[in-house]
Amino acid sequence: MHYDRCFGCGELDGGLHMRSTMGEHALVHSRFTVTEAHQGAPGLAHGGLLACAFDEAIGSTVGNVLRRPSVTGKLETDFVRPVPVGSTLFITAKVDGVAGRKLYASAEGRLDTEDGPVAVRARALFVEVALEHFTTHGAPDALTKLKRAEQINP
Ligand SMILES: CCCCCCCCCCCCCCCC(=O)SCCNC(=O)CCNC(=O)[C@H](O)C(C)(C)COP(=O)(O)OP(=O)(O)OC[C@H]1O[C@@H](n2cnc3c(N)ncnc32)[C@H](O)[C@@H]1OP(=O)(O)O
Repeated sequence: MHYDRCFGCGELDGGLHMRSTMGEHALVHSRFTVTEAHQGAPGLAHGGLLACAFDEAIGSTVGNVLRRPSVTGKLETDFVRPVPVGSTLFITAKVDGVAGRKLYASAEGRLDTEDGPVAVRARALFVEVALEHFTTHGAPDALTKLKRAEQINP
């Protein structure tokens, strides 16, 4: 968790409640369980929330592997299979490359097991920013709040 009020990884009702763990070869593994709060069509996950799950999973990968503060500049998703309510996406993400401030990463999500069928793929460009990005454009005490989350979940 990088912030307890983050829609992706925080504790908010209806949020995605995602957690990420570092695996071998700098792969980062995340899970997203689809609940009734995440529906688009009846019984099926909303594509925008799936994109959010990948933003979180890839952002966590870029942040934890590279340890450089960054924000999503571009996120592209391929929705390959429907994702039903009650299913869990097993997401594996990796950093693909770095070009100056541009940080490239990608992920794929498999249905219900680590070797299940691929349901969603995503690629993203994160752009490295100064820490002032968060205090200037967001909350003045943003860094304190982010640091608090790091202490809960070092
Ligand atoms: C520290 C330790 C961490 C510890 C561990 C923490 C874990 C932490 C987990 C976080 C997990 C959260 C996951 C959710 C993350 C969000 O949701 S972030 C929120 C959504 N994103 C935003 O709000 C970003 C809004 N956009 C902006 O602020 C600005 O447009 C940006 C992205 C900072 C870029 O602006 P800028 O700084 O003026 O830079 P700029 O010169 O425009 O662009 C730099 C380069 O990127 C390229 N670029 C920028 N945007 C694009 C684009 N859309 N397409 C293509 N190229 C682009 C430019 O062309 C340029 O390329 P070069 O000319 O250098 O070749």
